[in-house]
Amino acid sequence: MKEFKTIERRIASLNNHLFPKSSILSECRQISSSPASAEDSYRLIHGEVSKEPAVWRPALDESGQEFTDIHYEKSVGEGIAKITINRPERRNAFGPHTIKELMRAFNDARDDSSIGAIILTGKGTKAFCSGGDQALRTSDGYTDFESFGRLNVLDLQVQIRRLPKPVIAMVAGYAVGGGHVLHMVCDLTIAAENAIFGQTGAKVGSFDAGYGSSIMSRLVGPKKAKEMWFLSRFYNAYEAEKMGLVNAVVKLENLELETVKWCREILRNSPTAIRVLKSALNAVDDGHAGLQDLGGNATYIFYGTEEANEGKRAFMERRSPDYSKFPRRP
Ligand SMILES: CC(C)(COP(=O)(O)OP(=O)(O)OC[C@H]1O[C@@H](n2cnc3c(N)ncnc32)[C@H](O)[C@@H]1OP(=O)(O)O)[C@@H](O)C(=O)NCCC(=O)NCCSC(=O)CCC(=O)c1ccccc1C(=O)O
Repeated sequence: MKEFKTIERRIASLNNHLFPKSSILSECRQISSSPASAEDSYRLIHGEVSKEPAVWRPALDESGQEFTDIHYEKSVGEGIAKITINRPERRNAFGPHTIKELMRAFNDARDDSSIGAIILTGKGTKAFCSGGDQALRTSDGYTDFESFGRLNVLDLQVQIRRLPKPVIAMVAGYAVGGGHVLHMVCDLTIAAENAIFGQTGAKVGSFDAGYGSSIMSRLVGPKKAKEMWFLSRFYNAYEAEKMGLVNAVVKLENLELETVKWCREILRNSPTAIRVLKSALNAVDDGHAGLQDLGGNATYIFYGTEEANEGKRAFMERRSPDYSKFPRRP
């Protein structure tokens, strides 16, 4: 039976090679964004991930209360969290309170070991996020419920960057200003065809000289990054894709389905491999902090070994550790 399956697979593969099903493949790309053949052995064994919509249930804050500036949801029966900026009347601009809520939700998603992928998005189809709420801007940052200003979006950027799970920006409409920076710090971006990207800082008297500059320069190259910041132009989804700002562009009506599908593909892969890869892919750019994160992952994995455990046990048993049985590998 197994041999028959192998022969069948080989014939299918040969057939594919001789008569490429270009139209089927391009259709497949539309739905799955997967550039590889739909009939490789991995797919034959594991099949496609479900294309059914996710079922969401509301998730509350740590004291059981609902958030106000955001919606926080988790998918039923699978490990996806969805965090939605809920200020559509302001094109999902954020204030300090919005950022505080986002950070609490991201913290929860990080700590929940059933969650393996996190979607960040904006309510409605007009905007992912339009950056800092200019009505709340003061001489020392952004002020809403406190008497002093904050630039706490910078803490959120660091949190997303260091979070050991993939964060996927799901962008419909405008991702501009600080909202554009937010999608850039996410690990992946899936854009709807109506998405519009750009920096507005030079127009409104603001700039992000941190991740907003350095990550952008990495993504699109220094010339294009300077163009984006100096001219404050807007770019459509396909231009953004061409520039390397986004991973895929899909029809607006398929945006969530496609994003969930990417999450599902991630979720069936090794969480530790993904955790270390995220850290590794950021390490060089993040300097000492990147190295510390990657190093922390090595320690985290090492703690699970017999060798590390021997050190701890010896200490607890007040004896010298015996490392002689552990190989000094080439
Ligand atoms: C996003 C637009 C292009 C959308 O245009 P349009 O569809 O025509 O809608 P509007 O009629 O303009 O807007 C509808 C409604 O929303 C209000 N609104 C939109 N954006 C904001 C905003 N950012 N702040 C406050 N309010 C906003 C708008 O006033 C309307 O309200 P009404 O009451 O109905 O009139 C367009 O709206 C637009 O260009 N928006 C502004 C984009 C922008 O310049 N954003 C700020 C950039 S600066 C920034 O984000 C700093 C962030 C930050 O904290 C930071 C600090 C330090 C370092 C780094 C950062 C960082 O960048 O992260």
